Amino acid sequence: MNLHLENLPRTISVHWAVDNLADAANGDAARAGCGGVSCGDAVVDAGVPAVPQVAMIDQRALPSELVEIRTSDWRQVVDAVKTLAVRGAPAIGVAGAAAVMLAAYELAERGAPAASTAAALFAVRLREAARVIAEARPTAVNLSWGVNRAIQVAAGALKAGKTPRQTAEALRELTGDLIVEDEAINRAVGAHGAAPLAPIAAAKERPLTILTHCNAGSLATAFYGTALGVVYAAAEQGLVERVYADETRPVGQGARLTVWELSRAGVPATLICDNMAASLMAAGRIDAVVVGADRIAANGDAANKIGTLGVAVLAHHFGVPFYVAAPESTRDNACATGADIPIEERDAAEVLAHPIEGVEVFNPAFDVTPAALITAIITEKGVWHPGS
Ligand SMILES: CSC[C@H]1O[C@H](OP(=O)(O)O)[C@H](O)[C@@H]1O
Repeated sequence: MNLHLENLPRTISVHWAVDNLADAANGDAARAGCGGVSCGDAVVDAGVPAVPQVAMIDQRALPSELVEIRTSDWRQVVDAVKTLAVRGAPAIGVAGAAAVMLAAYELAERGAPAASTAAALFAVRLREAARVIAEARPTAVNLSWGVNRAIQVAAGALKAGKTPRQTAEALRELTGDLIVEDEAINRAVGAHGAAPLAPIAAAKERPLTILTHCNAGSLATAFYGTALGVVYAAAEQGLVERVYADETRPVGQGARLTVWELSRAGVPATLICDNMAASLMAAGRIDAVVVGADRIAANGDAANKIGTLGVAVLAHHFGVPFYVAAPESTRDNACATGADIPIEERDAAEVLAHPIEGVEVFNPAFDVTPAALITAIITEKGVWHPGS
């Protein structure tokens, strides 16, 4: 199978606004931004410091339109996370750090009444913004992880005597590093995840059919993906025949994002309704399930998109191996078990576009799969068997 991962867009990147101004001036608007490389300290014109822009694929427009949101306003990044313009645990982790970066640039320009208190006031205001950013979505621990990474870098910079502007620069460097780091982690997750699939394919003497739920692909991360990262790594080893993608109601990440991503990557995909997985497994047409995760408790219980628990129960019943693929940053040992994981409830309109008088809607965005139903959890460090 020839993969074409070059056809997949970068989910999130950082650009200098000056690029756009300069490029617009000379007509070279196509120049790439700083997706992970230091851009130095750019200045738009006489003494006016540039501020970076965060570019995010607007996943609400997919699959019909591939469009970006570009902003220097951290509040717009928070809104993009809340509205699922950018979504997926690792992707919102990077977005969280990027939002703190933009807040730092804004606060650095705001200054303070007295130079002596500037750094202290900057630090207080930055923590206030960071709290708002971290509260954008409650379940994926990666969001607070990304925000905390940024706050730690900011605290270190200020403690070293850096100015607010220099601290903002350090956060831009961090954001670019997190983008590069996330892709490397995902490729390691993919490599570790392909390993347990190889003996299954050998025993069947053919490549495998893999069921996925939601989208834990490149679009859910900075690039490459976690569950689909396992698919891509396995496909490059000739271990994948086809991916069956659950449409994943109510938001349709499978129908809108996963099959779009797989088609661009060159992986054969079949879209199914969520209620079709059981009959496919009963017919022996699913060889393995691979899903992502938003938060993994200390005992291995894993929170993921609503519906994942049902797929895990079916897989257990039909003897289909069930794998969770996620970066180590998704593990939260502060949650002893899945019962401790906060589950986001989203707007009723995602389920019922036109309200019906007297009818209530329950719309939890995630559920928790107990470790006992998980064959193995795959991270960049290797394969973990929590239920055994
Ligand atoms: C590798 S992404 C992990 C996880 O995030 C998705 O949720 P959402 O689309 O609401 O951000 C989904 O649960 C993925 O499996």
